[in-house]
Amino acid sequence: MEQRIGVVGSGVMGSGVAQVFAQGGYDTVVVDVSEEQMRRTREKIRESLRFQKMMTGVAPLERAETVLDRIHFTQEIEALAACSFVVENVTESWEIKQAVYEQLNKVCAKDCILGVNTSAISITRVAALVERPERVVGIHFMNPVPLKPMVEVIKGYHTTPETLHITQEMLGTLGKQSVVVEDSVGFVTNRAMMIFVNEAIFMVQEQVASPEDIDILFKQCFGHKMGPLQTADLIGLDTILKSLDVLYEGYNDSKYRPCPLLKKMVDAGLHGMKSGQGFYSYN
Ligand SMILES: NC(=O)c1ccc[n+]([C@@H]2O[C@H](COP(=O)([O-])OP(=O)(O)OC[C@H]3O[C@@H](n4cnc5c(N)ncnc54)[C@H](O)[C@@H]3O)[C@@H](O)[C@H]2O)c1
Repeated sequence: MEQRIGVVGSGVMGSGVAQVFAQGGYDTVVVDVSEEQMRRTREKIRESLRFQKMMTGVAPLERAETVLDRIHFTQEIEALAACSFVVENVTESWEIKQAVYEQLNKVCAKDCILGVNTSAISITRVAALVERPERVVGIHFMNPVPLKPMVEVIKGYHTTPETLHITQEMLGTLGKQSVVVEDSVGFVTNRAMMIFVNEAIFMVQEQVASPEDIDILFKQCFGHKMGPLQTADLIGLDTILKSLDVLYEGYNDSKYRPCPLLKKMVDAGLHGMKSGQGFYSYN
């Protein structure tokens, strides 16, 4: 397969996105501002491939080194010039995404599809930053990317049927199914999910129940694989807070106001699994 894929941002999501593209046989260019983060991502992908059989029951078709050899890590965004498809996974902040799309607009080929991986930010607003808004589409991968078969694809105001078609075909080659939804802050999944995660954090703050007890109730009563506080730690508490801010601003609705305990934990550097400490410890 000759198509070259770009992955911008190599944090929680970018590492999974790079892995599935490389496993899909694509030559993959990963761009991040942090050299240290890219080093961690390389190791994370190696670990993820090592545990794939245990997690899914299916062994990887190729050795980890073969998959990793398809991924080129760089801090130079110009390396995306030869890519036909780019998935952006940078921090959930309008200012950061805005600066990245201004660069992508200059660097990427005119027919390159730009996939926005965001928890809540409007795809239409992002698309307005580039000259070809019809080539911009929301690709809301689920976490952890290698294990989740479903992707929420978001149609921005300008997104054409052709862009949607190419995107869904591309996801299909990665073994992912997708559902297309209209552009609306938080889309379908996070518009609802962020509310129950935030409400669970309020319950911890009010000492209604411990994180363990809240999570076990969700798992045993509703059949959820993970409780809301485990989910918050997996996503990253900083990303939850930023997403709630985007929803709060987007709908001007107090039901999205972030819990003070969440703000305090983020200020204290407790960002969940990625920092080693959130509602649970990961040492
Ligand atoms: N964490 C989740 O479960 C989840 C799920 C779906 C979607 N998302 C969305 O995906 C995006 C990424 O989230 P994440 O959890 O991976 O965040 P993260 O904080 O783990 O990673 C963000 C990465 O972006 C990099 N970055 C920042 N500025 C950059 C720039 N200018 N150029 C290149 N790289 C830059 C950072 O160095 C970091 O490695 C966010 O928009 C988030 O809302 C997250």
